[in-house]
Amino acid sequence: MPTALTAETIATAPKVLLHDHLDGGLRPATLIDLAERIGYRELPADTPAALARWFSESAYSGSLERYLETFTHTLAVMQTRESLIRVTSECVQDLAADGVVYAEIRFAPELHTEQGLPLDDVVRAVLDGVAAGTAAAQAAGHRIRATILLTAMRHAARSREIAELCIAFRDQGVAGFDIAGAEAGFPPTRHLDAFEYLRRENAHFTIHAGEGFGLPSIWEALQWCGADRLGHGVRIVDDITLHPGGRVELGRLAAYVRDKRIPLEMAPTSNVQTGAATSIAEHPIGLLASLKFRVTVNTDNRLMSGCSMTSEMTALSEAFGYGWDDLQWFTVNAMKSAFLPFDERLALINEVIKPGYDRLRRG
Ligand SMILES: O=c1[nH]cnc2c1ncn2[C@@H]1O[C@H](CO)[C@@H](O)[C@H]1O
Ligand SMILES: [Zn+2]
Repeated sequence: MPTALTAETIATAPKVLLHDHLDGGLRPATLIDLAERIGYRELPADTPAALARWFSESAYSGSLERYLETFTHTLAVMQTRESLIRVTSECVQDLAADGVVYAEIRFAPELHTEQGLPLDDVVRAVLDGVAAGTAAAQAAGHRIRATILLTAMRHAARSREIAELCIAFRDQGVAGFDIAGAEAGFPPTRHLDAFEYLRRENAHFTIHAGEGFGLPSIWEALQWCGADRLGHGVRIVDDITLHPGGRVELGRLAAYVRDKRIPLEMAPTSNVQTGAATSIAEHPIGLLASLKFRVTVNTDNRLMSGCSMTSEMTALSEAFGYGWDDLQWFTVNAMKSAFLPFDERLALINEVIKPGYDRLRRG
């Protein structure tokens, strides 16, 4: 008999996380501790439980812009080398304890320079935090591989500089590039120079698109900028027509996304909070998975969404009746889409992911 799917058993399944923001995943207790140390007095609550509640309630805003306002508090305490190392190390340990075997953790270096830390020192601190967290996880009996993605903010004008930082650190654990922030009014083509540079350097990048804005943003990200993956991409459903009688018709962009196996980094709870989806049960992930788009499951911001990979997968299995085969499919989709060399992806699929789900299917 296969093992029953519960939050406890899903926690033991190997999981892959491609889209997790470092400044969206702090432990509430760490946020309080770091704020006390630096004398930051603006935190909206002073106990970990109350603070966790404040974040998930405030992030439940129906608007990406308001959702993003909550990051002021986490960024305030992430301005020194020590705090960046601690937050990153705890992030890696928390993911490992949740059964994540491979993670790409993203952050925007330009948001961590308020106290004069140079951009490359920000990156070095986070890489040191990854190493410390991986070692601590290993000591606790969890094997995890983690890389980082550097994000440029789409309203700002530092994307070329951040892209160059990616290339400078590409052999030290930086796997790729991303742009994030408010989407409406800030099309990805504003950063074309950065994307063209990365393409010439044979580098990988993903673009937040189709979350706070619709199809034009997805189209630009793919056809002008050449994104390898889409952050969320939820609004691709606007290009899919469901006809009475069950026939499904893909528009040209949706067909392109499916035919080219463009990975969609979806984060169900975050998408509901920002209004990109109406509920988990009605989340486009159900339709897109049934149509065999290259869908992946992600956390986006564990603090703001009060979630983990386990809770997201548990919610999806409850909403859509997913079993181990489906959770393995999401996980293999993510591993295939990782910005990691092909041989390493294959090894994780064959040596870690498939045996893990086989064990759960056998019971
Ligand atoms: O879902 C999202 N959509 C767009 N931008 C985001 C999302 N989550 C976080 N950030 C933005 O990315 C920055 C670097 O991590 C965060 O500070 C936040 O402004
Ligand atoms: Zn995101």
